[in-house]
Amino acid sequence: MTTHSVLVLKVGGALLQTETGMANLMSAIKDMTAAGQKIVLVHGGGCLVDEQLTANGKDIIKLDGLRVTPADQIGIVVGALAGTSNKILQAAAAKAGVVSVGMSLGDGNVVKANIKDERLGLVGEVTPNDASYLNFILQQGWLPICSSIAISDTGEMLNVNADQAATALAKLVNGTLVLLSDVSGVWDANKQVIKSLNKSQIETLVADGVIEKGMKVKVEAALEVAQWMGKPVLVASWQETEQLKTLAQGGSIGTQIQP
Ligand SMILES: Nc1ncnc2c1ncn2[C@@H]1O[C@H](COP(=O)(O)OP(=O)(O)O)[C@@H](O)[C@H]1O
Ligand SMILES: CC(=O)N[C@@H](CCC(=O)OP(=O)(O)O)C(=O)O
Repeated sequence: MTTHSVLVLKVGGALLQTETGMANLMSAIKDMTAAGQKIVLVHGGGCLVDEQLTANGKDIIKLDGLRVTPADQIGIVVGALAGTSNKILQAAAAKAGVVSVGMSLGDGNVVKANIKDERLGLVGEVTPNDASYLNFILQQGWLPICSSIAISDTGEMLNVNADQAATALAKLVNGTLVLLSDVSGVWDANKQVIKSLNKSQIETLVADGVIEKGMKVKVEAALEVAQWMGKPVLVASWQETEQLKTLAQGGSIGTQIQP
């Protein structure tokens, strides 16, 4: 039995460095799909980008959890995300017997993309646009695997934070968003997972520096979708894939970000 129309799962880059993690995730996806659950997989790959930038002698600069992406880095970023990361996941899907379509935010007009902030260089912010392409893939029973590379109307390739990419796609298909990271949820100051968080609690934890860096971006993306949809968004771990099936049946895992 499934209770969510479309599940939008976002996985962080650390997953791509564990064969077992990917195999478990794809096996869970296969079972959920067989039970009628439609799934959109959105991925990051920040660690692969770091590796490629370093190998090419480039600096790694982040501002508030977002990568500053100058023109001389965008080619490397696109290669690592829309290329290597996307194909690593498609390979894991194939191995598990899941038919996938590798895509990016630049495909089928799914989103509108613009430069987010001049200080960040070629970093995009995206808004949902046209669901036809995604819906077509889902209707075939295929798994869309989407990287966070977008293309602007003026033809620039843009690097989008993958949590924000997942946010736009979740809004687009009116889906249930789950942000899967390498931690089992949002921690308090003692590194204990917090079961539920609302806007004012998040603001306090961010102000106190308890939620920072990539988790700050993630929690803020989750809150935006929770408020937009009027329902909670989950931040959980891909290391506990068994729990994913609980989720498809309406259960809760990790931290619930409340609208
Ligand atoms: N309060 C917090 N709770 C959990 N993780 C946190 C917190 N504050 C910062 N982090 C860091 O955020 C990381 C998750 O964000 P990020 O690395 O961007 O994940 P991903 O690559 O999976 O999107 C954790 O591994 C942790 O180091
Ligand atoms: C603008 C920006 O920060 N883009 C991210 C995109 C990848 C990402 O978000 O990867 P994770 O989910 O693995 O962190 C980056 O370049 O690292």
